Order: sequence, then C-alpha cells, then structure tokens
Amino acid sequence: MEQVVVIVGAGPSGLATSACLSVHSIPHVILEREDVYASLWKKRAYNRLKLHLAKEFCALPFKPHSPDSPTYIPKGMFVDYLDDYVETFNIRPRYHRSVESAFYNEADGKWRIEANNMETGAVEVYVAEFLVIASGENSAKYIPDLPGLDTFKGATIHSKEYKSGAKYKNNDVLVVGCGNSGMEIAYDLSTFGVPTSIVIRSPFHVVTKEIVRLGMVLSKHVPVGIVDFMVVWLSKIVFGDLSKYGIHKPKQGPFYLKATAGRAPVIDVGTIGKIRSKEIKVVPAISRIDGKKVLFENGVEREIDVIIFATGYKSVINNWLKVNRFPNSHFASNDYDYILNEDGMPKNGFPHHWKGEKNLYCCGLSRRGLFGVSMDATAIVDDIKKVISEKKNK
Ligand SMILES: Cc1cc2nc3c(=O)[nH]c(=O)nc-3n(C[C@H](O)[C@H](O)[C@H](O)COP(=O)(O)OP(=O)(O)OC[C@H]3O[C@@H](n4cnc5c(N)ncnc54)[C@H](O)[C@@H]3O)c2cc1C
Ligand SMILES: NC(=O)C1=CN([C@@H]2O[C@H](COP(=O)(O)OP(=O)(O)OC[C@H]3O[C@@H](n4cnc5c(N)ncnc54)[C@H](OP(=O)(O)O)[C@@H]3O)[C@@H](O)[C@H]2O)C=CC1
Ligand SMILES: O=C(O)C(=O)Cc1c[nH]c2ccccc12
Repeated sequence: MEQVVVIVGAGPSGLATSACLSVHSIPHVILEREDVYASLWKKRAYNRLKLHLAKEFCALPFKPHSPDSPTYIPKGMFVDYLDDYVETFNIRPRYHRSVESAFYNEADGKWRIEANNMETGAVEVYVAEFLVIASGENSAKYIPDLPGLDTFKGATIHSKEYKSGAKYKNNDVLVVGCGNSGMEIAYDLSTFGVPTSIVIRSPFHVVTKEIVRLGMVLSKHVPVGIVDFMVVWLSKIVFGDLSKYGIHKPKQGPFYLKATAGRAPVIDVGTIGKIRSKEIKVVPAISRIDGKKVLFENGVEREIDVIIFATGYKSVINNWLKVNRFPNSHFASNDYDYILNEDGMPKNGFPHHWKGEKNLYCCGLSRRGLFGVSMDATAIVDDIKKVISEKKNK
C-alpha cells in the first residue's frame, strides 16, 4: 500500500501529527496495534489520574482546552478532549495493526513498513515517503530482575496494569519505584486502607503542581538555574526537610534534570502527608526475595502479598525499526543511526531530537509530556511540508 506518510501509534503524538498533516492536506495513515486511539489514556492509566501539568501545557496543536475545564484536567475529561480532537480532524487510525518492521529501501528511496494485522493474521506491507515514530515513551514496561523474584509467592503487577486500591484490601502491598506513578499508586492504595510500603532508593525532588506551573511559566523568561532556585526554595517552604523519611534531594535542580535527563520531579498528590503520618512506610532498596519474604538493604525482612512495580518503561522501538545496509538482500541490521541510539531514544538532544535521516521523524520522545508532543508534531509537519514543496519545485 503506497502512502505519503505512515505514522506508527495513535496516542496523542500520532493524533497531533495527523491533525497537522490534515491541515496541510498531506495524505497519511496511522497504524495502531490496539483497538482504540490514546490507549494509554483509555486503557492503561489508573482511575484517580489527573494531568500534572496545567491545561495550557497539555493541549495538542490547533485546539486549546476549553476555558470552562479545570486547570488540572482529570483523565476522563482529557479523554473527552481527545475524542473531540479526533472528530474535529476526522482522524481514522487503522487498528489492530502492530508494526513489526520498518526499514529504508535504498533501491526506491522509500520506507517499507510491515504491520501484523492482528484480526486477520496477515502481514500488511506499507510503502511510504515519510515515516513518523509515534509509539510512545511508555509503551513497554520495565521490571528489574531482582534476586529471587522468580521465587515470589505473591502477585506482581506493573503500574500500567494498576487501576485502583479497592482490589488490594487486606493485602500487604509493596510499591517498588518512587516516580510519579509509584508515589501516586502508594497514595491511592493507602486511601483504601491497604497496608502500603514504598521502596525509595535514589534522591528526587518533591514539588506541588502549582510550583511546577510557576516553574513552567518562569522557564519561558529566565534561565533554568534561576527557575530551579525558586522551585527548590518554594518546595522547601511547603515540604520542609524530608530526609528523616528517606527522601533526599538530588544535587541538580528539578527543571534541569527534566530537561537534561527527562527525570520528572515527584508532584505530590498527598503521599508525603501519608508518609509523615506513617500510613505509608518507606523502605530502602530490595536485596533479595524468597517466597513471600522480601529482604531490604537495611536488613529488615517483611512478608508481602503483592508487589507493584512502578519502575518505569523502556523503549522497544529498535525491535522494529531497522536499518537495511544491504537493500538487495533480506538481511537488515540494527545500527540505530537514523534517529535513535541503542536504547531506542533520540540520539540528538532537545531541540534537535525529532528529525532523523531519510525522512524519518519521531514525535513524543523528548520526555517533555504533552507539551513536547505538541512541539514535535508541529515541527515535523512543517519539515515534511518543506521537503514536499522542495521536491515539487525541482
Ligand atoms: C501514568 C501516566 C501519566 C501521565 N501523565 C502526563 C501528564 O499529566 N502530562 C503530560 O504531559 N504527560 C503525561 N504522561 C506522559 C505521556 O506519555 C504523554 O502525555 C502521552 O501519552 C504521550 O503520547 P504518545 O502518543 O507519544 O504515546 P502513547 O500515549 O504511549 O501512545 C503510543 C501509541 O502507540 C501504540 N504503539 C506502540 N507500539 C506500536 C507498534 N509497534 N505498532 C503499532 N502501534 C504501536 C500504542 O499502542 C499507543 O496507543 C503520562 C504518562 C503516564 C504513563
Ligand atoms: N499524573 C501524572 O501526570 C503522572 C505522570 N507520570 C509520568 O509518566 C512517566 C513515567 O513515570 P513512572 O511510571 O513513575 O516511571 P519513572 O521512570 O519516572 O520512575 C521509575 C521509578 O522506579 C525506580 N526504580 C527502577 N528500578 C528500580 C529498582 N530495581 N528498585 C527500586 N526502584 C527502582 C526508579 O528509581 P531510580 O531513580 O532509583 O532508578 C524511579 O523512582 C514520567 O514522566 C512521569 O512523570 C506518571 C504518573 C502520573
Ligand atoms: O509528567 C511528566 O513526566 C511530564 O513529562 C510532564 C512535564 C513536562 N515538563 C515538566 C517539568 C516538571 C515536571 C513535569 C513536567
């Protein structure tokens, strides 16, 4: 099937890219492995989730949030916004299409994309001039290989499967990971009266969503060092010194870490209060698991019924994005050099991350949330438009 642009993934990145292409009347197709668009928001996010960033930083191109919607939009309302977006731009992804391979064919100068049609079992081949990777930073779960995990007698889940604490009443639950998912899940469990512990092993910043909003506004006008000084100072006034609870601040500031390493500060939803009141217990790193017993690095041993891994995500894009060094043979090797590094993340730093070689682009891989998605989609489509018009004028 010959296409101008193929987009892999119908999350906010795929939808935003599609809307921008439609505005410029550039034909395209979106391939999505699930049976819905925005599968993260519709299927994989827990019930209590609200956007952490104020609505002005969470809009997709051409559609600001309604003045009537709350500043911090709940999950359901964000899904309504996306439904409206899809209708406005008449976006019709092809569902149940899991992209298993894509490579640039030097022979005809086009991308060759193979998708498994999960309904029919057939492999569909798409040929495209432009390829946009929009498969998300959070598509594959990362679970650490802890010593003895295979002997664990309780249940384990990843944060992407978690919905609410209602299911875990009367269980001793251990949350591993203290990013935003882990901290928010621990809070949710605790509101259902579930005995909850959380593993905290590295330093992180704790902020409020209002402080982050102020930081985002300041970032437009002043250098990151000054933003971080303000943010850390305000957070200290709100939270005080948390080191007696095992929470230590990194040396570098929160906005600097977000910009350089993609590490988001923890935006507190009430977890800190519950840690202070000991409703949520903080434990150090796990050294070993044996049956139902979990041994921690401070020598303490606990019986645990359920482990929730809120240990983040890994990129699996290099499993399907291939570089074909030998176009006339079927041999394709991963050299990662068109756009991504060997970890499957952009090889170029922000703001040069979204454009690769051979008309290859990535949207939503800058670790800047929906704000980054919107920036990428706009830049990518401007570039595609430019390449098309340069070709026409040749
Ligand atoms: C719990 C949680 C809360 C978050 N909250 C916020 C927030 O408040 N504000 C914010 O700005 N950001 C937030 N984020 C970041 C979030 O990742 C982005 O907001 C947004 O969802 C990214 O959109 P995306 O389209 O790039 O990726 P995704 O939403 O992950 O969409 C990618 C799509 O690609 C599909 N796909 C993947 N691989 C393939 C393949 N091989 N073939 C076909 N289809 C494929 C997937 O099924 C999925 O539908 C949150 C993330 C998580 C996990
Ligand atoms: N409401 C919202 O807007 C929300 C937004 N998000 C966003 O989604 C993205 C993903 O967040 P999240 O799912 O929290 O993932 P993150 O990658 O941010 O966090 C993973 C956590 O797991 C820890 N970890 C990893 N391996 C181990 C291990 N072996 N033992 C103990 N701890 C371990 C990490 O700690 P270490 O540093 O020590 O490796 C880190 O604290 C982020 O950008 C986040 O901000 C998430 C939830 C809610
Ligand atoms: O929730 C996330 O991970 C995000 O990426 C949102 C986000 C973008 N820029 C930020 C700066 C500080 C805190 C959160 C974010």
